[in-house]
Amino acid sequence: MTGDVTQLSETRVFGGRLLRLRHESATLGCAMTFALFLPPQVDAAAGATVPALYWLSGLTCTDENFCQKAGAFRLAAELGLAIVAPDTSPRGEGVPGDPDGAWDFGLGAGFYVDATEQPWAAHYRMHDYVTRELPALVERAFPLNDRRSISGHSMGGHGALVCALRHPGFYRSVSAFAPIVNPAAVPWGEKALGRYLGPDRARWAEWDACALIANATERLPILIDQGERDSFLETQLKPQKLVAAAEAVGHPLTLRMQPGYDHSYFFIASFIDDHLRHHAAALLG
Ligand SMILES: N[C@@H](CCC(=O)N[C@@H](CSC=O)C(=O)NCC(=O)O)C(=O)O
Repeated sequence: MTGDVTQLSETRVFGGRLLRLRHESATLGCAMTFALFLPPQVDAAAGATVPALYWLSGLTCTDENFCQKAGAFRLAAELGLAIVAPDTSPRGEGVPGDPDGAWDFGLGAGFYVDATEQPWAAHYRMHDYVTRELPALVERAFPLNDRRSISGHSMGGHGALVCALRHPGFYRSVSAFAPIVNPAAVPWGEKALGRYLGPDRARWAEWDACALIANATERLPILIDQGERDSFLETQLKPQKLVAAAEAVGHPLTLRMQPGYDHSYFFIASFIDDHLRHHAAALLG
């Protein structure tokens, strides 16, 4: 127990420690589990603190998918980066899910927005959770400093882009794997935003990277990797739309199309080191 956080497990990995933690989230109105990787540097010297990369996972994930499949901890340990990996939605008794039990909405599919419509608004406030409550909690209870970066995959890639674009100065760097860049105009996003935010599409733009980038007050460079054999590429992801929106306003963006790669964590594991180095350059430089 650390303050208001309960430790579920601790696992040594590459000289660091992977903690699984649980707390009562006031923002989400339910108990939330998240993962925190602490690199060996925090135990090497009294009072040492490290910066953190926030990782936002995609549809159907929990805090565990990234930890078990991304292969990020060897280099994070070497670089001295903490990693914070939250769940992808509120959960538990009283938290409504998709009425039809679908996997692309509701439980495991919070889309990192703050819902305004009932019955979702009481719990589905994942944006507020990952940008305010969770950083405040981990920076208070663990040896993390206030240097933060953010990345994510698919729905979580959308979340990472939106968090960075909506909070200038809060993150030192941003990246994404196969992000949903224009949720207001693709089926996954239309379903989620229509339910969480209601039918007024003008309000969806506040949660859409292609729209937000036009008026961004901070031109934080964006790194995106995208598999060319991703089965969701043409229907849900469409990264070229963000490239066009970025070019229109001179926002620095690097899109790397990766031949042969799909949407899976094998793809993420193949390029996670590049993203860790991208973030380390901003966090440790
Ligand atoms: N269950 C679905 C596939 C769902 C899926 O592909 N989820 C991805 C994220 S997709 C966008 O947000 C994911 O990360 N899955 C977890 C994993 O460990 O791979 C189906 O049956 O098609």
